[in-house]
Amino acid sequence: MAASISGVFSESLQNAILQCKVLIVGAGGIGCEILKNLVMTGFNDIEIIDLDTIDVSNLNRQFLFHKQHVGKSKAAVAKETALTFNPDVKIVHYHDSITSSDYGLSFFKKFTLVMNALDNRAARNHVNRMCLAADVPLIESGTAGYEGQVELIKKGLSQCYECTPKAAQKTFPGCTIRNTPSEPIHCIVWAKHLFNQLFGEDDPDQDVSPDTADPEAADTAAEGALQNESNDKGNVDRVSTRGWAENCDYDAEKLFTKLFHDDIKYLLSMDNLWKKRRPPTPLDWSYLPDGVAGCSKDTMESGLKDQQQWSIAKCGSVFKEAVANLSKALKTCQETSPGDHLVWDKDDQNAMDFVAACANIRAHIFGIPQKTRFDIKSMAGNIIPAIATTNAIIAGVVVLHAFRILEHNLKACRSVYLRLKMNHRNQLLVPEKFVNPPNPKCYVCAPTPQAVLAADTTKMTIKELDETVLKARLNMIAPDVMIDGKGIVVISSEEGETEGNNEKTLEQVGIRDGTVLKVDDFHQNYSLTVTVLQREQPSVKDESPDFLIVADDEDLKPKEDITISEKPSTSNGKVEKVEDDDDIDIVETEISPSTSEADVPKKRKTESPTNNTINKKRKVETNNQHDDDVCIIEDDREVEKVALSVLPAIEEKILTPRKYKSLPDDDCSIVYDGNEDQSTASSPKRSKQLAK
Ligand SMILES: Nc1ncnc2c1ncn2[C@@H]1O[C@H](COP(=O)(O)OP(=O)(O)OP(=O)(O)O)[C@@H](O)[C@H]1O
Ligand SMILES: [Zn+2]
Repeated sequence: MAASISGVFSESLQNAILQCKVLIVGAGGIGCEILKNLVMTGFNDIEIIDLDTIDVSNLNRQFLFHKQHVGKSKAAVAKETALTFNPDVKIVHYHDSITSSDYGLSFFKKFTLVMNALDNRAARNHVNRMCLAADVPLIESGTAGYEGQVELIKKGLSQCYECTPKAAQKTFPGCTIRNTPSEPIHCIVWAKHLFNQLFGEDDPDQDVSPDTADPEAADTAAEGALQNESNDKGNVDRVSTRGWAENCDYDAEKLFTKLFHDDIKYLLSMDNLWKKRRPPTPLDWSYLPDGVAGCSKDTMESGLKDQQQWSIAKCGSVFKEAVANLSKALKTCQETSPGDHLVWDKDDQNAMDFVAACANIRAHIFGIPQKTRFDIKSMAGNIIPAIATTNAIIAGVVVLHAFRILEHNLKACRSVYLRLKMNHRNQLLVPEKFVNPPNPKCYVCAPTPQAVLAADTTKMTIKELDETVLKARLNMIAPDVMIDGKGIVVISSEEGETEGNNEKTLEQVGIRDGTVLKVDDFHQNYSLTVTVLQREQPSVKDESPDFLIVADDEDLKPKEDITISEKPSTSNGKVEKVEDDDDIDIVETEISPSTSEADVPKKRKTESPTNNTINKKRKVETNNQHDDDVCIIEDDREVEKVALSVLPAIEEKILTPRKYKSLPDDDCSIVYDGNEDQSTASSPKRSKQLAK
């Protein structure tokens, strides 16, 4: 096959293609296309890894897979089909997660280059860190609908995947979900929480009952009556929703009456909430309306079944049937393993019916437009359609980047964005002006990565530090934490060593204001110095985050107005600096490649790590953490925040004057130290330090 590219590629590129060894991470939409491209252009030493098996829904675009392959390993079948195009290629496949400790530094060092074709942030973060540690070029790619992007990640030369903060998960205040929904999505989130309360994993942060701690409801007339029943978290301490449902044997009418009548009446008694809002209308199970506001019977029943508008009466019958089926399924699964629960899945008919019916009933109660089951599925499942053509275009650009890398022309590997519409230069594929230099304050690829944690050391427990800060916020997999200067290990990634600390507060183990922590994740060959700052925990009624990750205490003070250019939305959490943009220019900073080489012995773990989910206290997540192919920053302020942290080199004189407003509090945010000298980018290698 390589012969067929003679005359197209230079001889040196042909040789480089023949000699290189490539890793493809992910054999989904983009991965299949990349594999086909590589095999067809003469690459003959390829490894591919994917943890998943083939699903029917993959077949429309993952063309290496066919009906008979459903249920089989994606990596194995991708290899098998690709070999039919060119049987001489050496392809090794792994049916496994790339985050497994089996794929350590020496595994990554084998490759000339790595290509990511993933669909989630956790895996991308991990491969990013591994490729930085192994100093192997990584081509990162992603698509979302008609949009896509490709970027090179090369240590010392370009930004890494974590150089810029990613768009925050869209969250809604708990009281909006529980008390005052105003959009369909609020009702959908509430319905998904209700599913978990009744059939799924019980999560106190997903309470669906009226929130009496809602600051807006304060001084309400009915307060006395309500507060007698409520605890300090605003949850009404009656029987739990699950317990109540079990007691009434999941009787649909009783459940409906509690959720859509009694609880609504309860909400109505919180007068303050309805002074400026339309009050909700409790529903009576025996008199459910059989029309939909603004819809004739014909419109309700036209179109595909999934796209029909349900009346509230129909929602009631769907609710009844779904509750019966789900409670039966729950009983069955608990018979085999007591304490087990159901997991919400958009593709499970009963689970989806339940959420669609409940969301629409609640929407009706609050005067919010109803949605079809189809729309609710797409919102609840956070579905962005995957488009085969987008994947194919992006995979093509990935392989073009690979050619540039093999030609040692890395500076030509500028990030490329595939756009929905042509720009004024008739470009659909828009390249950046140059390879984005690394952010010298990046907490991952800076020579000595540093961060400051502002938290209440008297309240935050070691377990929270481990799970919420280090794993969920800083994307570590198996961190070890040592108090610098004292040599005390407070968190060990080895089982059985520091579990006794879990429930202790930071203060109780000797972490106070000013304490410096040395954090190492040997699994990722990653070290970080974290300085702790005491910050009082916000009160329950305060919406601000429990902790912040910042660079220094200056960052905790309110920001002054800063002039910043107005920029369009971005991909992958970055400010887009594209060629067609004439009102902004970037001053390229020459950053010498770091000499750092992570050569510390790796501590091996026996089990694949799992991803931990952030335990948000007051906010409710709507986005699926896993869908993270292209991050579009929708909020202008978020763009400004990114711009502030990543564009230190923008010359002030060329910026369009604009006021910089103070940012809303995120649950946690990374702010880089504005005082840190950029020259640190070329300072000596970051030191790896054993935490014990
Ligand atoms: N940690 C991981 N290790 C290896 N492969 C992974 C890992 N995480 C995700 N993947 C794989 O990356 C691929 C991404 O492909 P794609 O975005 O097309 O998703 P998909 O799961 O095939 O499609 P959809 O999400 O639409 O059903 C998937 O095949 C997925 O299994
Ligand atoms: Zn970085």
